[in-house]
Amino acid sequence: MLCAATFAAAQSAPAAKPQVVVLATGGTIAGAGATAANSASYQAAKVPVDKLISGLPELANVASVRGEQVFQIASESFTNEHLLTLGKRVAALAAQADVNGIVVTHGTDTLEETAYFLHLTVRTDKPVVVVGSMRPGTALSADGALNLLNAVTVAGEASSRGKGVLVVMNDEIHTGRDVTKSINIRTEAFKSPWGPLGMVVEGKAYWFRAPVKRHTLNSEFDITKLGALPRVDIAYGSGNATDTAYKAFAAAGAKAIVHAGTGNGSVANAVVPALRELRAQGVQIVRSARVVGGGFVIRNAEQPDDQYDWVVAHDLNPQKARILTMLSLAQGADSKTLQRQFLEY
Ligand SMILES: NC(=O)CC[C@H](N)C(=O)O
Repeated sequence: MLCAATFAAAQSAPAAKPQVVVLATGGTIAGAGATAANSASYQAAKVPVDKLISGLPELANVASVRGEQVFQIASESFTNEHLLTLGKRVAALAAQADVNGIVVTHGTDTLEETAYFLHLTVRTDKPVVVVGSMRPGTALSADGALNLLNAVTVAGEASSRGKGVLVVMNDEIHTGRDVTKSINIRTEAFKSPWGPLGMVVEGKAYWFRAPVKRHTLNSEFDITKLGALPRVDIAYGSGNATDTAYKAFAAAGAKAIVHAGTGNGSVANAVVPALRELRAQGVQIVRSARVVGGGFVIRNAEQPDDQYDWVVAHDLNPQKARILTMLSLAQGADSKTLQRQFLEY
């Protein structure tokens, strides 16, 4: 039982703030435009992380924050090397006792790919939150400051642990597995086909669901000894389709081709023979869907995947399918293992 004096001391002792590291990679959240009217024309990746942090004094109310500039690029220029470098840095920080959570600031164009990559590869239950913005900090109604404050809040909350890599944008908390950029001109840009996990409101996270697929601590993917990722390309399906891109990617060294298929991953008659031929040569063929709002590709529906030894991406969009395929092939997976992983992760 606490005596009155101890109770009073416990009441007044300030709770230690969580320690959150902000890893900055560039994007619009570090962007700057010529005037406050420039919400779409500006330069991404201009403002250094220390300025982002010092420009937002409210951060100190929710966490003890320090920053590291990992890259300063627009995210459409992210390469596999950037992914590996970032993944290893996040893992190293997550292993430190003096780090409670990590925030990655990122351009929004490929944010969903990096978030999924980290979700699959960082072995930690500490919160890792990826965040960006749709308007540069110089614009009227810029969204980056609140997004960053919300991301640091979520990264510092114990309730965020064990949920895998999260994406915080526009007051919503998404899983890095599902989230995708769905429009390029609104602050409400990020959607998850199965809905967000929660909301951040006035500095507090409210959760409604948690991811059930394998991730982070429960993942079999390991990048600690990887120096490179195998080449995987995406070819887009459309009317009047030809097999030119598929053959060219394979000739350039692709170990797998993700077919961004029409509808439920359907493949045009003009393309099927080339994909069968490439599979016979050892290239993995992954059927995904280009459908906006969430594709859903089922094995042996549309195409005889068992007969052709093709793989389906299930509900993962083509760009996320590329990430999973690279990690899988880096560990020497065959088509059966790759298919299992598409259903488990
Ligand atoms: N809103 C953004 O962050 C887009 C800026 C840039 N194209 C990038 O992805 O980094």
